[in-house]
Amino acid sequence: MATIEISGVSKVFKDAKRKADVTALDDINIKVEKNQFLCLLGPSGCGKSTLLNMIAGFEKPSSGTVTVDGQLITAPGSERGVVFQQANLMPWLPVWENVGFHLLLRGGQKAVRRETAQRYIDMVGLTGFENHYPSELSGGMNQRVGIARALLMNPQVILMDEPFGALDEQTRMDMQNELVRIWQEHQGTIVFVTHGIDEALTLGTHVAVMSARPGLIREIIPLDLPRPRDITSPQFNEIKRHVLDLLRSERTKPSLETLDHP
Ligand SMILES: Nc1ncnc2c1ncn2[C@@H]1O[C@H](COP(=O)(O)OP(=O)(O)OP(=O)(O)O)[C@@H](O)[C@H]1O
Repeated sequence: MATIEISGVSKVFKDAKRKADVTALDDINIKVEKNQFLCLLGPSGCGKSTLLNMIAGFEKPSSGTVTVDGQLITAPGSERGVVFQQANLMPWLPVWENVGFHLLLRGGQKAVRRETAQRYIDMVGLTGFENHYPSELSGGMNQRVGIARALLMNPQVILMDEPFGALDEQTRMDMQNELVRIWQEHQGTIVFVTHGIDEALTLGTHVAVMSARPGLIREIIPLDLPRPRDITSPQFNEIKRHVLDLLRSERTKPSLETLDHP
């Protein structure tokens, strides 16, 4: 059974102010198997976040279904960890309390929370920063805290919405390597939203290339490239060219507005 199964999912937002409906996603079908790393790649507004939010249970499909391990998703759940572009940390709590926050919500004792949090702090390479506060860390370090917090729940699925989008190029590359290392060591199923082609091809076992208005899956490409990925290799560039072609043909497609009003 696929870990995540998205079947015939469409999403229409009612825009009451403009008295118009926005079809954000149209008939999306994706199966993500256990331990796969799927990148959702597409231009701004193609519905990547909407799709991720439906797997997370923050949004409901207008039609179709999303299941995780056969269970219909209707609400958020602890078996799905979510990492956003901003780490959304609690500034008044030190790193270890932020990482172990879910344990606090469950009534976990301080010593247990501290010890468990430390394991995940070490895992994301923040050993020594346990007692720092978010304002004392860089953006990349805060993002590591967010990742550690999501991993601590030991979720079956990790959902990441442009988690490295706000980082500088060098930090982003470091974080990509770190994420691949954690995923390789600990396994797990990841769905990762990005609009960076290199990022998608560096990270994923698969990339789903999306198009906009309405959001469709153009193609799901398996990435059979050795790791660590070499972004200058001929194989990498061959796939990149294909992805660019898919995205370009989307851009040059005449829009409905153009057809209606030549
Ligand atoms: N709550 C909402 N109400 C109305 N329209 C919405 C809502 N959320 C998203 N949309 C619309 O749905 C479409 C898809 O949005 P979404 O944020 O999923 O795209 P995206 O691919 O993640 O974009 P980006 O890369 O810019 O974050 C857009 O046209 C957006 O305006």
